[in-house]
Amino acid sequence: MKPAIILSKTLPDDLRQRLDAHFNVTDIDGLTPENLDKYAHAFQQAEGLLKSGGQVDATLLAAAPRLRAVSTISAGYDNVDVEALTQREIVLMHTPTVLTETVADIMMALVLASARRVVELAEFVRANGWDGSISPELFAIDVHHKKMGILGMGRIGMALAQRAHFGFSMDILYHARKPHSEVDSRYKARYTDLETLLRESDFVCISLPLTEQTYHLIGRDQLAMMKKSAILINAGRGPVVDESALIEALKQGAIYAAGLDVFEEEPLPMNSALLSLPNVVALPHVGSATHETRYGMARDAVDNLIAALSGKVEKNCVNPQVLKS
Ligand SMILES: NC(=O)c1ccc[n+]([C@@H]2O[C@H](COP(=O)([O-])OP(=O)(O)OC[C@H]3O[C@@H](n4cnc5c(N)ncnc54)[C@H](O)[C@@H]3O)[C@@H](O)[C@H]2O)c1
Ligand SMILES: O=C(O)[C@H](O)CO
Repeated sequence: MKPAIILSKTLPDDLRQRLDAHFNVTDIDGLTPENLDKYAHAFQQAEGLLKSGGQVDATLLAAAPRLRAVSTISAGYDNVDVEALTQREIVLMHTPTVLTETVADIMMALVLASARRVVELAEFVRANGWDGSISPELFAIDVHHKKMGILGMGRIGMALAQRAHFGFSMDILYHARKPHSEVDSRYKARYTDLETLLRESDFVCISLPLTEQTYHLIGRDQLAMMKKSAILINAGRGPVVDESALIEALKQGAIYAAGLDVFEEEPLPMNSALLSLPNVVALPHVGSATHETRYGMARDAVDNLIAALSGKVEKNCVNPQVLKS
């Protein structure tokens, strides 16, 4: 008999067929408390879960006593209780590599859009403001040959360094848990402590995961260390930055601008002060949202679940210690 799984995401037809060939699939429209009740029998039976958003926590795990693998269509897994999964010897799979270049592209887009005021100036043209030569109040700041500080020198951080160093002749500083000698030599990058990175960088770019250690890593004190002309870019996770402190810093001109793909609350509430600040470029968490990459993520997540439930995991596993035990 095919193993039972829960699917909480609509997949492209060919991937759905691949999943059906391996599993008995129950579709649900999200990991909500209501669906835990409504599909209680399916959760009781499920050996696998394929999901994108939604929490995988103690409540869900209690409802799914036969669960052996969770496959998330994402690189980040801050909404999954990894420790609880590991204790239950449930494998957690994710989709990091396929999206790396695409997320680095959106970070570079945010760097350019916020420094060159792309959104603000496009709105100015649309509003019929362009009636002569552009005055200096509308001038922007350069990106090329500036200093980029990257927080979190992992897959995405490195792909961003590649773009910034080779494409824009930027100096690269980075802060991570440890120096990476290959990064230092390839991008002529310099490993620094957090404070040095904040004080020296023209662009502070966050590609960190959300963990207990990174929660509000950038708050009022850290924003105060940044140059007045500096720009903050965040495509890691919203809560890495204390959003109220960021709003204050932007309002007071303590930093020049921010380019954000992620927020403390998503979707970003329409009454957020961020939306009334001209020096903010806000995107709806679209770092990986291209047709090619979203397809690749779904494909990898399907393959990851098949591998995990057949005991053939070779990559993309968050808690490989479960495989060894
Ligand atoms: N905006 C988006 O759409 C989008 C898409 C994909 C990933 N992400 C986010 O980007 C994150 C990074 O993805 P990745 O593939 O580069 O992951 P990664 O694991 O390759 O890199 C993360 C880096 O952060 C460093 N790090 C972790 N904790 C740290 C700390 N306390 N201090 C300093 N450095 C620390 C790690 O050492 C690692 O080098 C994901 O976890 C996810 O939250 C966002
Ligand atoms: O982590 C990721 O892959 C993106 O942020 C989507 O959740």
